[in-house]
Amino acid sequence: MKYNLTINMKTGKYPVLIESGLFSSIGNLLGQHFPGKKLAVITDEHIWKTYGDFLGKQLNASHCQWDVLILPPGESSKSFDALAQIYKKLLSFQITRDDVIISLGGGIIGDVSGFAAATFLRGVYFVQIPTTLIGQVDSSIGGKNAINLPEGKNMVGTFYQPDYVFIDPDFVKTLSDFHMADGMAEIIKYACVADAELFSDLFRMSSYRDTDLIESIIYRCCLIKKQIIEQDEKDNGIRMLSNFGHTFGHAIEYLYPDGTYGHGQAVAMGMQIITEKSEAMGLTAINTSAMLKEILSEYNLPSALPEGIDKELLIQSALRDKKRRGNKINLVLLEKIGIGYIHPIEKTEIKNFI
Ligand SMILES: O=C(O)C(=O)C[C@@H](O)[C@H](O)[C@H](O)COP(=O)(O)O
Ligand SMILES: [Zn+2]
Repeated sequence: MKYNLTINMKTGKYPVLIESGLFSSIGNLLGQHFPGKKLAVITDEHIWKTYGDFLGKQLNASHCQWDVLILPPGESSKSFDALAQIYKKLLSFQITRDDVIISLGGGIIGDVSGFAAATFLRGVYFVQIPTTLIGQVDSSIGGKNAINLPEGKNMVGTFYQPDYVFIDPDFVKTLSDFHMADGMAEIIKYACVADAELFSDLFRMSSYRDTDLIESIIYRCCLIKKQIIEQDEKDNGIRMLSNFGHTFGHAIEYLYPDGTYGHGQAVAMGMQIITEKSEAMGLTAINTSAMLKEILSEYNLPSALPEGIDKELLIQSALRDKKRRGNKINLVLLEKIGIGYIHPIEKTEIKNFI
């Protein structure tokens, strides 16, 4: 199946192409869309090891000049150091505003490359080729980019929309179960806040390794995200819904920097703990947290906080959430499965939600 979407932002529009096998003609696609431009590819060591030779041939076929920067895998690449390496590479390759940065990788590579594309020369063309499920269903669309600070996740970034998003679901065939679950958490998130039917379908799905099925799920998530971000690019209203589970999720990731929990695993815990509390407070329909817990366990995702976690540190870290405004923090809660809403609280009340 082939799905085409157009994301219509106030600042311009861009296509999202979803098609199994798309990557096998990426050279032609890039050559067609960016004739004569320089292509600066940013990727990580794992991706390059698997796809480097193939991509090199494709880029040669694009008849564009190209170069590549290969970063280490993992969160350490969402840093000032990695950014400095990227700028250095872009300078040595003499990238101008007419040229293109291509992100080939998961959310981490997408985030740091997007930040570089937004800031180098105050903005160059940007293409996302997400290779992970989490990148394909969520982070490659919408223009959020970021690097981490020692004090917290995603603390510095911009909103900078890509010019193209090329999604090839075949990439996910080779993902480990851990990375598959990582992406499933964001799919469950979209189902929880916006699509009860998707939530039921996830229950019925027998294998998320079924390529046709995963393709249509990727499309459905991209469609939900399109509808959200077109109304609220800068995350001041409805877009906050796509941050369900992230207030505590980011905090958990921050407290376990060794990568014990991937982003999705941390978001899964974040969704569950906040829903249990909101249900107990009468802010969420009865039985919602049980349904959520069941689906998380179905996809091998954790739902309880890590044993022995320091709750005081967790709260401090959660208060750095970007949904905080002054002394208020906007929590994302579920009215019921399929309907999320924003619930502002005083920052002192956050302890009641863990
Ligand atoms: O695109 C969005 O909006 C999201 O919130 C998607 C999130 O799943 C994603 O993890 C995002 O990068 C988190 O953003 P942040 O604003 O909490 O840093
Ligand atoms: Zn996320």
